[in-house]
Amino acid sequence: MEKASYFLFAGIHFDKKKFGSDFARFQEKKESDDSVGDSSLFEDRKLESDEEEDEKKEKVRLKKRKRKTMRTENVEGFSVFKSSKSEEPLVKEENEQLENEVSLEKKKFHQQLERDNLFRKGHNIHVSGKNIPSPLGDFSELSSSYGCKAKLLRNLAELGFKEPTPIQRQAIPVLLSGRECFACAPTGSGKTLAFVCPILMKLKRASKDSIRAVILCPTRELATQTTRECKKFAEGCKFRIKLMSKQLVKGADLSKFSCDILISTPLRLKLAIRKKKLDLSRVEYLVLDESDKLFELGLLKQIDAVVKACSNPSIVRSLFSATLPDFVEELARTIMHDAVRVIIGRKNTASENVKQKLVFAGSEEGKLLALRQSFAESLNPPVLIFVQSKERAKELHSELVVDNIRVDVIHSDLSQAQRDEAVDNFRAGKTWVLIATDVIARGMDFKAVNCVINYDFPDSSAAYIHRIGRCGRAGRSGEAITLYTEDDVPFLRNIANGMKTSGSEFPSWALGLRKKKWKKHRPRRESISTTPKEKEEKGRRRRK
Ligand SMILES: Nc1ncnc2c1ncn2[C@@H]1O[C@H](COP(=O)(O)OP(=O)(O)OP(=O)(O)O)[C@@H](O)[C@H]1O
Repeated sequence: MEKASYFLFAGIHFDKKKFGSDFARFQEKKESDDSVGDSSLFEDRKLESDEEEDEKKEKVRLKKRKRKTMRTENVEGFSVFKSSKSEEPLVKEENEQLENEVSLEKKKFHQQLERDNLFRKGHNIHVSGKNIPSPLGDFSELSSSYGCKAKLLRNLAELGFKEPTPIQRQAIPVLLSGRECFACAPTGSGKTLAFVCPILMKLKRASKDSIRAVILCPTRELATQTTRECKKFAEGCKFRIKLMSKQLVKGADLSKFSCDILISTPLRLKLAIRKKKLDLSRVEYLVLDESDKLFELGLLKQIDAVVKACSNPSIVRSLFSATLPDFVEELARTIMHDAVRVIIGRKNTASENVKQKLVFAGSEEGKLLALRQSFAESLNPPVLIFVQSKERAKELHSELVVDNIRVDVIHSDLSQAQRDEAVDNFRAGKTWVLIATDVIARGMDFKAVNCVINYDFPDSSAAYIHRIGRCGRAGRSGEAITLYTEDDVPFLRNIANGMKTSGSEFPSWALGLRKKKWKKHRPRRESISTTPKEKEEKGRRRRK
């Protein structure tokens, strides 16, 4: 953790003298930030309203004092002739009127707070932070309260978005108010629109001056998907929305490159900054999608480079994910100012739309048998199967391809074009079963996936939540089956716990297992291949 925050601040030198006023402001923020994490919304609001109340009382006091002074000043020399009796009731009346106004305002404020809290409760929205904007009742408020262009609203309607999802209800007004935000909401609950919509609204119109917004995604597939979604939301608005592609990075000097929204993986963007002088100093919005993945050790240096390059002091940063571990929250607090925390439902739990099942398969042979049997009984495509490595993905693919199933495979050994083709075919329904490594476990939106099979047990509880979240999206229902062997038993407890909290039937005995710290669980497994030759070859290579 220490190390992580160090990375994110490396190279930043703060001239306290030069930026004295900013520094003072930051210190104030820091003090108030401390209260943010612990206090509930109610307490925060109460504090605010108390402060406001004090302020109002002070105003009344000042007015009274001013009036008194004025009276004494004016009266000099004349006071003896003036009747203080006629003045007093008038002043008293004025004071009472003023106090009434203040208490009415206070009452209205508290009523609005109560309404917001009730509304949030009804939508399972939990917030913390100061002065949090009211959640959206419906999309039309984007235009009545925030001046959203009719075209954007029409695009949402055309996409069939009738009502905002809970994360959209709260995160959109937070970002529209210029506040930084870290948000955790279940898989498939519309986080993409929650961060794209405020950007499109705040940027107002297309510009050719600079790069104005950056969205970082952990994989190429997700970056491509997000670019496509952004373009759909912005249809007809002339915004220049670009994906940082390989060709772009290979190109010449990028110092003059500009667009309204740039979507990229961290590595590509870091290369573009370092080698091609891409200028991010005027970026106004930075989104870290799947933020917990981006903050993993392998990507942290790249994220650090991007965060540093986005040096605009008024930048608004936001973090989104379906899983938000404590270390990411801590890290977020060190880089964000006055951020609002938005959690939908319970943090780090799987989508309630997915019916989860755990199946003991005994051995690797048992797994293949169970899979074949279930496909023979009923195959309800599209089905996604996750395995733990690209080798195992290839092995399982060569087993199923002979079973007369329309099956394809995606892993990091394939070229980008092959990977894109695999995703497109699966989306188009040409492929019924897609075997995958975790390369598409996060963020990918395959709308109609009915079933996710964890052929190999996931390597962490976050991986489990994201994998099974490829089904049960946008309110649809889905099913997730996780096969396990003896090797996986020590890790069952976490999953059973998750099943319990998200309302699925779970093996209660698994809750009694000893707590096990879940570091990347990728046991060495027997080969999937049933072809003796391949199996032997594999065994020989392993022994070497
Ligand atoms: N307000 C809405 N009404 C109906 N459908 C919506 C709405 N918002 C988003 N969707 C749809 O819901 C699906 C899931 O959205 P999205 O991919 O943004 O989810 P997500 O929360 O980012 O999921 P993940 O955590 O897996 O990345 C998409 O198909 C999207 O088009």
